Amino acid sequence: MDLFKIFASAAVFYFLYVSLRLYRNYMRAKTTGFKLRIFPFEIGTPLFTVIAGPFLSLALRVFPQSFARTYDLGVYGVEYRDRVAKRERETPAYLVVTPANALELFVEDGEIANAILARRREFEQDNVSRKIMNNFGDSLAGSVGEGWSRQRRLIAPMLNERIMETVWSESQQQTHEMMSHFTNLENGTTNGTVTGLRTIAFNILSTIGYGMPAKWTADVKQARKGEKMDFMETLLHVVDGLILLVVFPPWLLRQFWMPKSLRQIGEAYYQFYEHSSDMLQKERRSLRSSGTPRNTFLSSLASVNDHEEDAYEKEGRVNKPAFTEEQITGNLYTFTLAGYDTTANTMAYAIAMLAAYPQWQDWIIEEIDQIHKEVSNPNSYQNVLPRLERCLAVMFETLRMFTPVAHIVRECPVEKVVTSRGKSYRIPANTRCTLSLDGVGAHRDVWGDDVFEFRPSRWGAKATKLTGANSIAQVPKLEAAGAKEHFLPWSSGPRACPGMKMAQTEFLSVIYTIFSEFRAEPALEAEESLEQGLSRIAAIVADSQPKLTLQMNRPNDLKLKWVKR
Ligand code: HEM
Repeated sequence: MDLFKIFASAAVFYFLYVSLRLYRNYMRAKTTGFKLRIFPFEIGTPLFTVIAGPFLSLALRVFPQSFARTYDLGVYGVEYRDRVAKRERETPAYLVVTPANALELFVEDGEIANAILARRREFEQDNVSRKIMNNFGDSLAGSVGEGWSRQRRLIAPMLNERIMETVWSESQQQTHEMMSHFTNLENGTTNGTVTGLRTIAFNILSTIGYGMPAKWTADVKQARKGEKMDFMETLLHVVDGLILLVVFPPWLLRQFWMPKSLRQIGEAYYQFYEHSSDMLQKERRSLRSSGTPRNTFLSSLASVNDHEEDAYEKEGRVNKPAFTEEQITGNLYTFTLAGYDTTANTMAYAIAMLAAYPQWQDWIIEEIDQIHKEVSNPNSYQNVLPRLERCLAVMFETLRMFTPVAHIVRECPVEKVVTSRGKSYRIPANTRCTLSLDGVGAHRDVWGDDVFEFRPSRWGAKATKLTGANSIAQVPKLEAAGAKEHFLPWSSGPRACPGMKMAQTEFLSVIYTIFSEFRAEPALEAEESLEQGLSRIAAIVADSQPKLTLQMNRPNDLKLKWVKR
């Protein structure tokens, strides 16, 4: 048989194989009630993104629209591309039939997303996310089942009201240091605002997590470059190199012939273990001698006992420590991973949008000035934070438009039924459900015709109160009815983000501190008008892309002039 015949037979065989699988999956999907899309390749995988990603813009031009849209859907980061294209959201969800074993359900509808998120046991976190989160050991963010319930019960209280005063005051301190650096630069002009905010977010985690406060520096990475990596430096490298560490074994990354940046990540991986083990031993020694835990995440993890390990209690023995060393390391890592980019980028997007649309600076400055007039101690967490209603509305509007975690994935191993707008839908067994946290915030019928515009006042300011310890801040009243369930940047249900209040406190402290004294303006280029400068900033913000979280592609082009008010 010549080569051509071999190839032709292989192609026919493959075609038949794919057709049969598509047919079988189509039969599974056709009575579900969802809109269907058929696609001849498995989508949404890292492999698809790597192979199909570079041809995306070509595919969007040459393929028929519905095929091109499904292709687009399979390449990582579709949410933000959709937003830039201002595309209509599809309700409630659509099911993609491919030759793969699992069906792919893409949910952009709040009602279905909430229904899935509420049923944690039936829709568990997917395997890939678990692998990423458990890179350094079993952790809250990467566990499922009873293991998750136990970790959640013990860990969520560690991020409650007890730490908020420190988050508030440390964020204020860091912001003062950052602003004094910016305003000492020529004309108060800097392209380092995004990096500066990253330093703040990292340093807050350093204080709250490990009790290691650090001075603000223009670039958190530069400042920590020493001969030998310290703990926080290893942490920075492993958090930034997260995907590489999942794809390549760390021993490979640290080989001498690897590029320096990869070597550093590989090296940091091993040193992170050593440092975290050392720190834990120290913490345990200090706990034994003082008897009282410090107000840090590490100390809480090291000292917490599991009172439900009843065998210990009944036998009158000392309570069993709740976490193994591996679990403590795993949780220290995910605590930083989950709280760093998310909060830093939310602050960066908010400030960029305030600079691009200065009318919203006027709006929050009015609120801030009022607080300064009325509150006797304008630095007090207790007195100031609950009054920052407009500033919180800015945060919510930023999260609605620049949702850091664009989607999360849940697996449905056994057939389930969900409802939306009074209609039932069947989710077949073995379906991967991709819940677009970004998409639910972008429905015209919920948010109105200006859904793609930055308008913080849509969050009716009066209702924006933080309530109770770590409870979901009441979602501010919306002009559009029923919008509460269409705002899920922190997810919802039992697995909703336990760091939400910490992120809000940090964000509000930073914004309040900055705009109490300064305004942000575009640093104009030669012959550029103010209008052009404002549009340039808006364009820099629009040039964004989800990496692990949503990020600006050109953060250093965001040149701002900080002006004393
Ligand atoms: C604006 C900032 C933040 C956003 C938008 C955000 C968003 C999210 C989202 C979407 C999830 C996934 C929930 C799910 O799978 O259903 C999550 C989980 C988590 N977040 Fe956040 N987060 C933020 C800040 C923080 C902070 C500051 C911390 C703590 C330092 C934190 C700690 C966690 C943890 C530990 C989990 C895992 C919870 C679990 O699996 O039970 N987050 N976050």
